[in-house]
Amino acid sequence: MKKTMAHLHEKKNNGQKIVMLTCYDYRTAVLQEQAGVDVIFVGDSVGTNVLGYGRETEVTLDEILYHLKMVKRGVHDAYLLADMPYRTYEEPEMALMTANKLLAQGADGVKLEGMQAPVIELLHEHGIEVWAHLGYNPQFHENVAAQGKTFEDAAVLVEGALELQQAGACMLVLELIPEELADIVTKRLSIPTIGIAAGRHTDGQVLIVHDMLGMNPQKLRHVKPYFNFNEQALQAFHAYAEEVRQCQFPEEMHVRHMKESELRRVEEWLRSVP
Ligand SMILES: Nc1nc(=O)c2c([nH]1)NC[C@@H]1CN(c3ccc(C(=O)N[C@@H](CCC(=O)O)C(=O)O)cc3)CN21
Ligand SMILES: CC(C)C(=O)C(=O)O
Ligand SMILES: [Mg+2]
Repeated sequence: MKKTMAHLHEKKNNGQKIVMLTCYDYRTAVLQEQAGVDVIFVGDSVGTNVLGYGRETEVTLDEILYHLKMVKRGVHDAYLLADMPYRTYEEPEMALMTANKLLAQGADGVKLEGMQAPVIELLHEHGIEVWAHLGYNPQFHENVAAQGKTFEDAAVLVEGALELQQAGACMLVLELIPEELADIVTKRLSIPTIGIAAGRHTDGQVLIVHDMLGMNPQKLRHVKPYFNFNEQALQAFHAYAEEVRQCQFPEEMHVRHMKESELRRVEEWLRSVP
């Protein structure tokens, strides 16, 4: 059954955690769908994790649309969320164009960073499901510095979250804030919160798929590696290289043969080829 926004809100109200992961390609989407992930998310983190960029701000709308299209082919029941890239929602009308392009490629909702109440209002008026994102905002913050550590930071964040909910945001992602603050915001809001590096008490969790599979050599405090992809893949590449060089791959089981009679004809014919 398709996981709608109503379904995600129900989860908050029933105290059931919401499971979200980033996803940037078809095959990964198929597996996440099979595992019952609630929200499959094409984030602008595709830039640093797949495209080899230094920052999220380099990602274009065309790049998000390209990855969204491949992910969409693997998604059936999960809620499909897409990030609005840097500088694609600077004005409400511009944001509406961006959001409509993402929805046209199969997104169920769109996410944007920071205090963008007027943008959220306009998209909400057009019936678009808009996710807000507060705390550390990679599109606007140059350096990672945990947000919301002081009373002043915390008050700004709580008031901001309430304002974005009021503007019509249907979900809120909280990134890199103290657990206590994420707990307060989660209890204050009627919309569900999804945390990344925001502790245990948000209504759901999101991780970057590369991090949780062990594809990112960078060790981050909030990440639990559920798989050692890099270790396993490196071993496999080494084994393949060695076996090709030693003529141990391919083996008999990997090859196909010609019929003996056809081969004879080829050999016969070759004699007449200069
Ligand atoms: N691979 C990857 N993983 C992520 O979690 C992630 C991205 N990319 N790109 C977009 C944002 C940026 N995020 C980040 C980026 C850096 C830290 C980080 O440096 N954390 C420090 C602690 C910082 C602090 O508490 O002051 C760490 O040691 O883990 C955390 C989340 C989360 N998102
Ligand atoms: C960190 C998450 C929430 C994100 O915005 C992304 O992966 O792009
Ligand atoms: Mg993002």
